Amino acid sequence: MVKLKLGYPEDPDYGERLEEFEARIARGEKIEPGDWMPAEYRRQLIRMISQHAHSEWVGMLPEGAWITRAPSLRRKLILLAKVQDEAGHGQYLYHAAETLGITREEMVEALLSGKAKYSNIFNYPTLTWADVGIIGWLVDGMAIKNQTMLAQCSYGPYSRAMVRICAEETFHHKQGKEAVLLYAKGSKKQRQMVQDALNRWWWPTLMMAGPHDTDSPHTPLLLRWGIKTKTNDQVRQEFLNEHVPELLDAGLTIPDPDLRYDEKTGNWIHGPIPWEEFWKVIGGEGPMNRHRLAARRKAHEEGRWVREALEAYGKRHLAQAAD
Ligand SMILES: CC(C)(COP(=O)(O)OP(=O)(O)OC[C@H]1O[C@@H](n2cnc3c(N)ncnc32)[C@H](O)[C@@H]1OP(=O)(O)O)[C@@H](O)C(=O)NCCC(=O)NCCSC(=O)Cc1ccccc1
Repeated sequence: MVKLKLGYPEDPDYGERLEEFEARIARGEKIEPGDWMPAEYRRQLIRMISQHAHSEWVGMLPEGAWITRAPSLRRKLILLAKVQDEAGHGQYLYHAAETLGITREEMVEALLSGKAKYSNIFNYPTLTWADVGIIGWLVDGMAIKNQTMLAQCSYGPYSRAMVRICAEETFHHKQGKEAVLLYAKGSKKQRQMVQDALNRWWWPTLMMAGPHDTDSPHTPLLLRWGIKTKTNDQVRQEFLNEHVPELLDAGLTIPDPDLRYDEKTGNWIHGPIPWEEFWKVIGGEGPMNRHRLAARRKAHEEGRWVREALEAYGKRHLAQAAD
C-alpha cells in the first residue's frame, strides 16, 4: 500500500535511529513528516488517522439526515454548521495522513470498498430529532475526550489538527447539551423523546472509546510512541465522570442498572458493556453499515465531475504558467 523509504528494521543503523527517535518522544518533541520514523510508527498513524478521517465523513450522515427536518431556523443553521465542520475535520485529517506517504485516493478507496474501519457509532440510525441533541452532547463529548488526548500526540500534523478540531467540537458539544437540557425540562413528549435517544445511544457511545485496555492490541505500542497519551479505559472514565452527574442532574435515567459511584476513587463505574454488539458493528454488521457505505459511494460518484473539472483546471493552469 504505502512505499516506506525509511524505518526498515534491516537498515544497519536501525537500532541507533530508533533510540534517538524514542529519546525525542521522551523529550516531548514532535515528529514531523520528513523526520526518520520506524515503519510501524508510520503504519499505525496511517491506520488511525485515516480511520479518524473516514469517521468524520461517515459521521456527517446520521445528523445530515435531519437538516431538512430541523424544528426551527436556528437549529437548522447550527446543524448545517456542525455537519460542515465535520467535512472540514475529514479534510484536515486526510491531509495529515497524506504527509505519511499515502494518497487520498488510496484512503477513499479503502473506505468505499469496505476495507477500512470507521467509528462504530455512525452505524446506528437517527430516529428522532432528539438524537441530534444526544449525538452533540454525548458522541461529541466522547470524541473531545479522545481528541484532547490525541492533541498531545507525538506526530506534529495530527496533534495540530486535533487542536483545531477540538475547538470546533467544543461548540458541537455545547449545542447538543443545550438542546438536551431544554428537552429534558420540556413537555412530556419531549422528555420521552430525549430519554429514548439516550437509551439507544448510551452503550454505543461508551464503546466509541474502544475495547477495554486488556482487549486493545494496539494500545501498548501507541502509548510507547506517544501516539496515544491515554488508554481507552482512561478516556472512557473521563467521559463518565463528566457526563454521568450532568445527565442525572437533567433528570434523565442512564440505562445501566449497575452504574455506581465509587467514593474511594471518585469514579463512576459502569456495568458490563455489550461488546458482542461492538465487534459485530465494526465488522460491518451494524444496523446502518450498508446504508452508510452506499451513501458515501453515491456521494463519491456524484462528485466525480467536480474532481475531474478541478484536475482539468489544474492542468490548464500549470500549462499556462509554464508558457
Ligand atoms: C481509541 C481508538 C478509536 C481505538 O484504539 P486503537 O488502539 O487504535 O485500537 P484498539 O487496539 O483499541 O482496538 C482494536 C481494533 O478495534 C478497532 N476499534 C477500536 N475502537 C473502535 C471504534 N470505536 N470504532 C471502530 N473500530 C474501533 C481498532 O481500529 C482496531 O481495529 P484494526 O486493528 O484497526 O482493524 C483509536 O484508534 C483512536 O483514538 N482513533 C482516532 C480517533 C477516532 O478515530 N475517532 C473517531 C470518532 S470522530 C467523531 O466522533 C467526531 C464526530 C462526532 C459527531 C459527529 C460526527 C463526527
